[in-house]
Amino acid sequence: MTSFILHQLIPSAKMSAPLFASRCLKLKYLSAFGQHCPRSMSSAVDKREYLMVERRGANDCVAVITLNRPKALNALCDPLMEELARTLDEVESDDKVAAIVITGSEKAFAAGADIKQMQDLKFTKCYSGNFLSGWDRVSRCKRPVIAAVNGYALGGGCELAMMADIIIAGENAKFGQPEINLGTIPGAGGTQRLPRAIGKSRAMQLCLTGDLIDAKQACDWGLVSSVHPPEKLLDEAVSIGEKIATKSKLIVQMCKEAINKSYDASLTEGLHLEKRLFHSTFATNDRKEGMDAFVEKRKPNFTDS
Ligand SMILES: CCCCCCC/C=C/C(=O)SCCNC(=O)CCNC(=O)[C@H](O)C(C)(C)COP(=O)(O)OP(=O)(O)OC[C@H]1O[C@@H](n2cnc3c(N)ncnc32)[C@H](O)[C@@H]1OP(=O)(O)O
Repeated sequence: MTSFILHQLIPSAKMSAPLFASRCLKLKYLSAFGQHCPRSMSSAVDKREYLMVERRGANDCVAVITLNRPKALNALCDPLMEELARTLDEVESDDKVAAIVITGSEKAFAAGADIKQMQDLKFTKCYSGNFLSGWDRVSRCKRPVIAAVNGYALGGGCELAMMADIIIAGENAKFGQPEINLGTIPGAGGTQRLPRAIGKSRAMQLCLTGDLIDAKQACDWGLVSSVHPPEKLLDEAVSIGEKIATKSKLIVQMCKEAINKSYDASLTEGLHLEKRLFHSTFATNDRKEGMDAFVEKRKPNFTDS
């Protein structure tokens, strides 16, 4: 770590003054936010009202969005979710971005929807105002989304993580749908995505008792794909994103679409879509390049076309 910091701070003969200044700024942000220093250097952190955005990984191919409402343990409120949706629009339109990581703090990924915002909400306003519409933006991302969960992922926080394509967890993570304790039920996928992820009996148990499970249990039950020391979690998420970035964006998008279809289609419909998308890969340059590269014993050079 010390040598990393020295290497970043000692200006080499070739380093320009602006580059030296930007490295100092990056290190200031990294230490201010207590982030683990990445293997590959991140771009400057763009601090917004409720979240921070930075580019990480080789060629800035991974956009990292960090929920940043520490006083409320990242409780999800309308302005935070609107900011998240706008940020996703922005990073998705950047061709350099191959994967998106959503994370929170070491204490909380997100402790649920903002209870204080909901406290006095009445049915009429909830129903006629279509409360929560648009909060599902993460599930509509065309790029793969990795949720890197440290700490609490409760209620809407757990649902937000489940909207991602891959969930990885820190050893300190806690998942649950405790809405039942508040006299309500999950409202953004908890009763639908959770049983698909861990099975009906376990989902019923979590939603009906409000009990929390730890990272190991979540991994054993298939809710998360792997568990890591909390301080290494973000690096791990970025490295998954970097690996995805070596593939064709076009084919990754097709693969993601096919897997997501398995959530809401019959087996027959899903298999049909898979076959059609598989056929479609043969209309792309990247399918030809991938197979040519294998036969010629070289790495493929995908052009996302
Ligand atoms: C992506 C789509 C989402 C759609 C959502 C759909 C519907 C979802 C509904 C819900 O999510 S309901 C909420 C479910 N979550 C909970 O019930 C958890 C509530 N929080 C807690 O139980 C505890 O805070 C904790 C997570 C166990 C941590 O306890 P700890 O003692 O360590 O901290 P606290 O002092 O309780 O909290 C610190 C601070 O944060 C505020 N806060 C925590 N959670 C929320 C929340 N969900 N909403 C609003 N505010 C929250 C808490 O009030 C404290 O602030 P102050 O009161 O001290 O100002």
